[in-house]
Amino acid sequence: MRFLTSGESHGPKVNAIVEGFPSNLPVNKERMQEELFKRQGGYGRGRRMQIEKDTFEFGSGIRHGKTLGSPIMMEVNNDDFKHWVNIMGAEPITEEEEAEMKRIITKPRPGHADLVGGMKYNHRDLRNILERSSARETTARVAVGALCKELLYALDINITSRVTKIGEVTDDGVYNFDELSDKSSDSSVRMISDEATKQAEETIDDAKKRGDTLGGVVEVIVENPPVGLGSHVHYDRKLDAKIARSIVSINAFKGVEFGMGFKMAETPGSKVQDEIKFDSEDGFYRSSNNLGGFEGGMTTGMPIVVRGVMKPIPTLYKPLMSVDIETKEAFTATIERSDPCAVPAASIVAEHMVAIEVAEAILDKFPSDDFGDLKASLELYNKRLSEY
Ligand SMILES: Cc1cc2nc3c(=O)[nH]c(=O)nc-3n(C[C@H](O)[C@H](O)[C@H](O)COP(=O)(O)O)c2cc1C
Ligand SMILES: C=C(O[C@@H]1CC(C(=O)O)=C[C@@H](OP(=O)(O)O)[C@H]1O)C(=O)O
Repeated sequence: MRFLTSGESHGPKVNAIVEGFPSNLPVNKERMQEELFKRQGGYGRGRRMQIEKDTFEFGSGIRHGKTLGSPIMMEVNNDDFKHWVNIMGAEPITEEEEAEMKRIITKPRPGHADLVGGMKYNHRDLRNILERSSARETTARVAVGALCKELLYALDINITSRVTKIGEVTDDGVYNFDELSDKSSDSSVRMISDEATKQAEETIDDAKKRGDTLGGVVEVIVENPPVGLGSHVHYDRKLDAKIARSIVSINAFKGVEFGMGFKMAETPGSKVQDEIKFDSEDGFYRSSNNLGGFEGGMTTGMPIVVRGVMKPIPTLYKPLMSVDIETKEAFTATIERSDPCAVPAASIVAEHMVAIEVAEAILDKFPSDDFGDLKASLELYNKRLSEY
């Protein structure tokens, strides 16, 4: 399976095309749509999310609620485009018209792709970079992830996510899969503990008042993954490595950890490795899950537990210093309308990126033309493992 996305933030649409997805998988469009709505929510989002509806449509690859095996196209309209038709239209315009639009950006925003992208692609209007580097693109990724979640549901693999930190507020709520799933439609900060939720909302309000922004940590959990997804035999087949790349590919994500994560540095080996046990009913299992579900780049069958850290949103209403690319004079950076904190929304994106990686690993390992063949093959494989 592979996929591509396209679209500018204030252009007409964002799209995704997924290729290599099996035929005969029933897809629940309403359930997929809910995932896109969840990405729009979360405490700390700015005004743009009140403009967008993020309803998606299939353009190809689905017939009567089932996949055909052909490329699946999904598209979402940018409702904000109607306010940007002149600025973002596809028709050529004259230099005078361009100057009149006054939305040309020459003051790059620190922490964004603006300056380096403008230099690399030789644009003097940095909007030509900003539009594609915007996290609006994550709408299309969530559509792909929602499709992948349909495959995971059909194989009884569950995936969810939560926020564990916003600024200095940490959620110590204990991980419980059912509770997490219940909270997943929560429009607040997506933390478990009510006390932490309240504190996180206050800290976001406070940052907003100060014209500042906040980052945080998100956690994704996959329950019941098949044993042996990914492979130890080559660096680019290790599934933990692919998941790490996918998490860091999300706008503003700067680090990843699995299981006990960075605490492993200060913990002796005897308290890190998960001891191996055997039980005649469940077969082999681990007595703990400090390694977050991976050994040798392969799933152990324990839940996959992965966290990603998001930097604070780079556009500040009290902007930082920058340099105008035309005059070379120091100026405060351009302010584009912006979210003070997008960590809760980003946890949904992270969940969907992990869903994509896990689905892709399943499609790599088992026959993937027809969903029925895939399911039968997975059942046979699980039977073999139960006798190992
Ligand atoms: C869901 C989500 C929403 C975001 N919203 C904003 C925003 O409103 N303003 C902003 O400056 N950055 C926002 N970002 C982050 C920027 O897109 C990102 O920092 C920028 O493109 C530069 O990429 P980098 O931080 O990965 O280097 C958002 C990121 C995500 C995942
Ligand atoms: C549009 C989305 O997020 C946007 C991501 C974003 C950025 O710079 O990444 C900047 C903001 O864009 P705008 O200036 O149009 O409000 C966010 O709203 C979205 O998540 O769908």
